[in-house]
Amino acid sequence: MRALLSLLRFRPTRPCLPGWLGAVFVLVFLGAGALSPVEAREPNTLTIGMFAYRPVSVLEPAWRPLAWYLQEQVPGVHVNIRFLDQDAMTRALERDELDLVFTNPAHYITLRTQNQLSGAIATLVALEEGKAVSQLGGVLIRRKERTDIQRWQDLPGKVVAVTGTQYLGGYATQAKELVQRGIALDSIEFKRLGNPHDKVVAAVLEGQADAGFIRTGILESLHAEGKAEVADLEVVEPVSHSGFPFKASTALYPEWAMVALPHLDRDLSRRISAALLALEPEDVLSQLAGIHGFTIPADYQSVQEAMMAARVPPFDKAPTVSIREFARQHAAAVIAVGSILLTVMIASAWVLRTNRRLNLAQGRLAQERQRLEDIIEGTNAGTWEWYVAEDRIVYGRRWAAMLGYTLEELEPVSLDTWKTLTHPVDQQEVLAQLDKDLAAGVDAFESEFRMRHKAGHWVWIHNLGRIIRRTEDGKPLLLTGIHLDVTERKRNEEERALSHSVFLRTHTGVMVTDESNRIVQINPAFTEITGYTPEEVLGKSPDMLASGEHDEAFYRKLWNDLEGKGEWEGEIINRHKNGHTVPERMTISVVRDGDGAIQHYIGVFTDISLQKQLVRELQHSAHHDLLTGLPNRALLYDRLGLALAQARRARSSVAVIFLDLDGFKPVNDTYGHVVGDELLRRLAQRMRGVVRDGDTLARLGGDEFVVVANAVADEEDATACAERVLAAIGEPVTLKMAGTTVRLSASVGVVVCPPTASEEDALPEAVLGRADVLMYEAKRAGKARVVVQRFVP
Ligand SMILES: Nc1nc2c(ncn2[C@@H]2O[C@H](COP(=O)(O)OP(=O)(O)OP(=O)(O)O)[C@@H](O)[C@H]2O)c(=O)[nH]1
Repeated sequence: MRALLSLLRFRPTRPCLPGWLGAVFVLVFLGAGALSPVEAREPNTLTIGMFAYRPVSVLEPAWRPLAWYLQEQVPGVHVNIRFLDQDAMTRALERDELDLVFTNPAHYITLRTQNQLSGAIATLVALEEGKAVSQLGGVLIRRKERTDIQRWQDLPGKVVAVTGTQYLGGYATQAKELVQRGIALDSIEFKRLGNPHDKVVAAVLEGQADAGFIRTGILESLHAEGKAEVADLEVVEPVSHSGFPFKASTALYPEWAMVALPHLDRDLSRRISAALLALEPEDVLSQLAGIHGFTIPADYQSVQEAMMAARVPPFDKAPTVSIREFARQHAAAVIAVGSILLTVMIASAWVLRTNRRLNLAQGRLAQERQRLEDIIEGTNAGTWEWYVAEDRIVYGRRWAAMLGYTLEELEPVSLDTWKTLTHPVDQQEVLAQLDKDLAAGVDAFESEFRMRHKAGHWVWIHNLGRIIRRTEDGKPLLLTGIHLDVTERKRNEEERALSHSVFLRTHTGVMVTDESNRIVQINPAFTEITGYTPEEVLGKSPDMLASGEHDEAFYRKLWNDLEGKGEWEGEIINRHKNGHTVPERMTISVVRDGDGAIQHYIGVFTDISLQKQLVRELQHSAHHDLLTGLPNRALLYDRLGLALAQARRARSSVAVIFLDLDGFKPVNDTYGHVVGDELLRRLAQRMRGVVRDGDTLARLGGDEFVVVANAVADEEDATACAERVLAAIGEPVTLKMAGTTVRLSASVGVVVCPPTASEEDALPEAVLGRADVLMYEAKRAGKARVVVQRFVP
């Protein structure tokens, strides 16, 4: 039941929907604005500075939930997010106001050269045209008919449209390709058009530029938007990247980086990294931000190299390039006036600087590698590397520890180690899926399977793999990946599924209401018991089920119990949709959040109509004769006692008419007991017909009956009543089962008890005893008669 209740506490939008969702909507609908521009770093507050690539009003609803999500994942820390343009970000870093920076790769490298930033802790996996993309590159476009531009080498002397030279996908990536080919950047006339990239596409289409640099994915996105004119464009020098869904003319570079500032506590940074990696594409947060999620941090060194090659600020004063260019542009003068000394000096300076940069870059690389290892350790991931050509596998220590082993215990390791430990059914599925993935040329793959722990139990593993190197013809050479122990999550999922199935299948009705007592969830049993479908009740108050059978005091007690004890239990009569009432046994519980505020009320109830019916039947059979349905001896005593007491108060008389059938035994003997039963039933019916409504006709047992007649005037009145009964008995009875007609009589003793009788004489036993004696007198006197005795006190 605990599991059921915990299930109910969450709406089924998504299992375990984070608590911040409500806040998202509140914020979006209230239109909350951006935070104040300057915020000092508070203790226990973690501030993420996100590069504001779009207006804050657009970024706020999409990305603010990231802060709430991280806050939920890292309890005890208040997580804040600030949307900052480049200048504001620089200022915030100078003032030490940020703990994390989330920005595009070029901006990250720029900030890194200006500030003490550490390595990235996660890389964004974007969602473009419905595809997961963790890389970006550059595209060189021209109009189809411009066949004079076939290669990068054709660009010198041409006009090339660009958004701006500070962009990675829009400039640096292409510039690097040019520099690599020895093409001087100033041999090309760059036309800076500003954002968005559509302007570059339009300029090329309209012939205002000979070619254009745009980011990967732009062409496909314009095509998807129905811009048919992009078909007039050609991608120059297309490069195919396995698994990358867009056209590119350059190498690929990693997506946005989440970067930790050096002061950030290592453990905290690991927990944030783990939380980001745990994001799923179908999480509400991912959907709001329009992303696929995050992946382990990429190597951003390639971005820096591209920026340096392209002389993008802050690398626009790179001596390597400027000296070369200087030499090229002023070759004649240099040769004329250059001395060997000068050349040696320049060369030495260049070597020194390059070395310094190299050392710096290597230091950063080592730092990033260390950070990556920390992250892997922090996420409790076990690593593996598979060198396909050598058929060699390297497992990390944590990989083995996850299964209760040391690496030494598993030596020598191979793919067979994995096979031996993996559940045979899962193993087949995983290998089949891997074959499919490899055939499809994907770069990343994931799977889940069970592995046998040293202690004997199964451990659920989530495997994330990536192809790191391929042969020239595209065959995988090196695959690496991580194993995560997701046993707990699997168990929770199973428990949740089980609870949900119980919720659906139980015959107990369940109704969940929100804090203002509006119904938010019901189960099928609810519909079965009340007749109402979810569409008819959701959003309404449970009052709609009220039958009107309970008074105000009943509901007051119910609400008092809920407020005081947090629970009410009892029987309640509700009204079915069809109109009839349904008695229910119900328990209502209050569910509160951590601060004690009411979140939900949960009503669990069963239909007790059948039990109630059974109780009624049992009560009836305890007081009635099974054969005739008449009151039995016990009820007769009750009724007679009541009648005598009332008569005494009302100063009236009660008559007791005691009857015993004459000659009943021969009917039994001749036609059998079943026929005798039929006769008793028929005579009982007849007698009932002649007895007044307020009077009682009871069967004492056998063929003995008693009539209690209230408010009789005198003995004559009582005798008349007895005669009526006698006459009813005396009518012929056709017994269907015997196929015969019989005619019986009865001997009757009548006692009239006046209000003046003593208490003792007016006891039911005394009055009945006297009537019994008179009935015997009637028998002795020849049967078929009434003997009345005046009551003498
Ligand atoms: N069919 C049937 N017979 C019953 C039932 N209870 C008692 N009897 C029979 O009713 C008969 C009553 O006995 P008596 O009152 O002595 O029989 P009788 O023939 O009416 O005798 P008198 O009263 O002297 O005329 C007995 O044979 C019982 O076995 C019953 O529930 N059903």
